[in-house]
Parts: sequence; C-alpha cells; structure tokens
Amino acid sequence: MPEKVLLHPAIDDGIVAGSDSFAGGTLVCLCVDKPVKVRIDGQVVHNHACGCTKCWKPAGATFSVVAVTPTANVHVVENGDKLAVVDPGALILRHACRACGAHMHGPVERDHAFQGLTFVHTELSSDKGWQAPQFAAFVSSVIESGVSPKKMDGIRARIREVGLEPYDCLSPPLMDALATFAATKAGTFRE
Ligand SMILES: N[C@@H](CCC(=O)N[C@@H](CS)C(=O)NCC(=O)O)C(=O)O
Ligand SMILES: [Zn+2]
Ligand SMILES: [Zn+2]
Repeated sequence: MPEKVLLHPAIDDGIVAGSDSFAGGTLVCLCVDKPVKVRIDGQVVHNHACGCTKCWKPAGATFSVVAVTPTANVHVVENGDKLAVVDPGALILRHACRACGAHMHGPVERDHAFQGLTFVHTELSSDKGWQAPQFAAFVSSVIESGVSPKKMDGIRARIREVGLEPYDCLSPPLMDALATFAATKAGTFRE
C-alpha cells in the first residue's frame, strides 16, 4: 500500500469552509507559559498551503497554511516581547516566538506589490470562521525541505483530491498582482 501523503492538519482531514460574516479572532502561540497573542480584525484573504522552506509549519506537516490581511488589522496584544524577526533581510518580516518558534505575524514593509499586507497562520487561533485554504503554492519547494522528487506526483494528486489547485509559485491573481507592480515600475502597464 502506498504511503499516506500528509500535507497539513488543516487539510488532511477535510477543509473546513470559512464564514463570510467572520469578524476576526486572536492567534495564540504554542507556549503554555505567557503565550504571545495577536488579534486580527476581520477576515483574511488568499489563505493557502505554502511548500516553501521559510513559512512556519506545525510539527510533521509538509506544508504551511498561511493567509494575508492588511497590516493595519494586526495587533500584538500580549507578550510581544517574546517575538523576534526570523530574517530581517526577507520580504516577509516573520515575527516568531523565541520560545516555541511559531510565526505570529509577517508584515511586508518594503516597496512591493504586497506592501501593507501581513502574513498570518490562522491555525494558531481557536476562533471558527477563518477563510479556508484556497490553493497550494510553492509546491515544488517541498523538495528543498527533504521531500523526494519521486513523491511529487502523489503530493500534487493529493492536493487536487482535497480540492486545491497546486502551483509552483503563487496563484494567478497573486502572480498578476506581482506582474502589474513590475509593469507599473517599468512604465509598461496598460489598463
Ligand atoms: N524555493 C524557496 C521559495 C521561497 C519563497 O520565495 N517563498 C515565497 C512564499 S512564502 C515568498 O514570497 N517568500 C518571501 C519571503 O520569504 O520573505 C524556498 O522554499 O525557500
Ligand atoms: Zn510561544
Ligand atoms: Zn512560504
């Protein structure tokens, strides 16, 4: 029997639909003592599985699940002194809890198509109604975390089976946003 392909706990047992009227919630890190808490006002968008090596994954998961929300909607409300930026040179300034390692919020501050957005992991919240994962991004990148290339057909098949489209970069709307930004910078943008 072929080995079962595990993607992420929020996907493996069936994707739970989000709520259109969801008003937001609080992310809590994995620490038992003095957990970091981050409140998000309102719903997230572009929630997706990410196979890249940089996004935070829970133990045993091959993919992370990460979404974006306007940075203005993100508020560190408790124990923010435990946070540190993982890589200050990265586009996404991932603020991780120094004790448990969970990435609590990742703003994009630099001049970029995603400037003003923050990347967050809604699985760190017990609130119900967050947008469900919509697609899988950077699927080929799981090879960089040690997944055998021989497993990629099975991984992509499983992603499709759970109802997501696998992409090796971002989804078409996000890639279009990046290209629109580049075209605007280059002066080649047309309405
Ligand atoms: N193949 C690379 C891809 C890394 C990458 O480009 N990740 C995307 C998706 S999260 C990104 O936008 N990264 C920006 C950043 O890490 O700041 C890896 O797996 O490390
Ligand atoms: Zn923690
Ligand atoms: Zn990623």
